[in-house]
Amino acid sequence: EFTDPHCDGKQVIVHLFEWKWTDIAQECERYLGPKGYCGVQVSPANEHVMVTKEYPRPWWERYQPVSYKLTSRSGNEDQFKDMVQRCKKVGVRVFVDVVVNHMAGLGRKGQGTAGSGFDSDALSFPGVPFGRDNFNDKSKCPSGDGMVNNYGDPNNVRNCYLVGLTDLDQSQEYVRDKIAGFFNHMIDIGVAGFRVDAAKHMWPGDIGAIQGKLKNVDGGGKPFFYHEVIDQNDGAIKVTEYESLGYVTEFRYCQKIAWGIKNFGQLGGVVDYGWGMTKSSNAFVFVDNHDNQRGHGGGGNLLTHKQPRDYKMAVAFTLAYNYGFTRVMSSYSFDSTDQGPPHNSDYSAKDVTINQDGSCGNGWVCEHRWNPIGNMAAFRNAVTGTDLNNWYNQGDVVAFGRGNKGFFAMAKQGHAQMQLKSGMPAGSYCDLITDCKKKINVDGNGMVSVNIDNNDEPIMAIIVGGHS
Ligand SMILES: O=C(/C=C/c1ccc(O)c(O)c1)N[C@@H](Cc1ccc(O)cc1)C(=O)NCCCOc1c(-c2ccc(O)c(O)c2)oc2cc(O)cc(O)c2c1=O
Ligand SMILES: [Ca+2]
Repeated sequence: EFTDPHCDGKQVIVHLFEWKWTDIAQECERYLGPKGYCGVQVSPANEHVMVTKEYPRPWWERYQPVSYKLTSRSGNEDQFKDMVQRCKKVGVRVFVDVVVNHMAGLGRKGQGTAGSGFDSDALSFPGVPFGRDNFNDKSKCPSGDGMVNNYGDPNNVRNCYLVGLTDLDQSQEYVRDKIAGFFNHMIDIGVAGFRVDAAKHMWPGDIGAIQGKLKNVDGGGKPFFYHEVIDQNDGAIKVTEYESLGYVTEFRYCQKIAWGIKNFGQLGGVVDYGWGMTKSSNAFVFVDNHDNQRGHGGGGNLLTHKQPRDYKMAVAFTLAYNYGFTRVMSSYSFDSTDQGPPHNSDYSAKDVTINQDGSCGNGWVCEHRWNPIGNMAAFRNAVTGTDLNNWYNQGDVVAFGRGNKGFFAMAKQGHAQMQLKSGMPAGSYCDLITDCKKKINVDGNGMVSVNIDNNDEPIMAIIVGGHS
């Protein structure tokens, strides 16, 4: 259970990182619905601190809760409700990033984005309310200073303060009830599931106990869960500990796919997920995320929107391949890794503007709208449940089929004209990557006339039902 995203078999979630609710509602209606995206991951919707000390309103302020009131930098509860309903109406579900391992960091006090007072050093969060006895006290934390400082010790990782963030004690019924109440409030609004932030720092049993208190989502069934567990074979915490609780983030894939795109010849072996990654039915897969695209999480050698040509190949390949449940990142431009979203004078996020060519303005990158990414959601939907076949990987060309439903190819040197074996029925097919500007022929023997000639997007994808 907890692995059904409630989006009628669609296969791709997009993370509209730091977008405000009014913009997300519009994007559901004008792009995500029509393109066949399953859902949208939204930034934490609850009340959070407003950081000005170290940096003016950094993105990471949203990961320091003050209460579970639904007023944040992205908007208020009415705007949140409107977004959830409008997205659902066009078949796009909302998945909320929930920060329930901790509250705000030590040394902070004042008011949160909903106006609730708080004082972290006093462990006082009256907006929930949480008080001193709802947090892990030092007796439960094996480190001297109360902070997480040993990833080799599960007690240290779970019961101590992560980088000074006040660590909640989810073993208490009271704390579990408050967190479950927060989740049930959003389920009542129409939310379909949750991304559990910093799940690695919580005991799986506590998360499971909270899940046991949750309502079914409308339409029936348990909410969809995916847990953020950064496991790069570098500590005591393993993704497998969380597998009964839903999907788990597979961060090793980020490194593997980046390496594979750089070493095209080995791409097959690299993503052969026998290589120490978790099983496909449990893996939540992405090329980059909001944190590691900023160089955190131990991965310098990653691909992001800042390397557009390789990134398009990495994401298109990931959506075509048969591993995991996939998420696409959508970013804003940044120079400093602390920098928050493009903002107005009151630090509210700037409107997302859409240019004539479908790209975004105002500092929003909208890589989820790039054809090799946005048009591949339909590919992944069409080939669901099919096996990989006719694998071809020579001369910097990678190609493969998916059952008799789809065929994918990419050419690192920017062009390829060749006949390749596929499982597709004969016909003339739209190339999804060029928005059907190119037609691809398959003959009676299933031979595909591969034709790639766009150096910036050296990719080709066709699906049954995608006929010209
Ligand atoms: O860089 C950041 C924020 C990173 C971050 C935020 C949300 C995430 O979901 C995430 O994965 C990372 N934060 C900056 C600034 C900062 C913020 C708070 C603080 O008390 C100290 C500094 C930073 O430099 N953080 C230290 C390195 C990143 O250490 C953090 C991790 C983290 C990183 C790697 C791990 O293997 C791991 O187990 C945990 O998770 C967070 C989760 C949060 O909910 C809030 C956080 O502040 C953090 C967080 O600081
Ligand atoms: Ca904890």
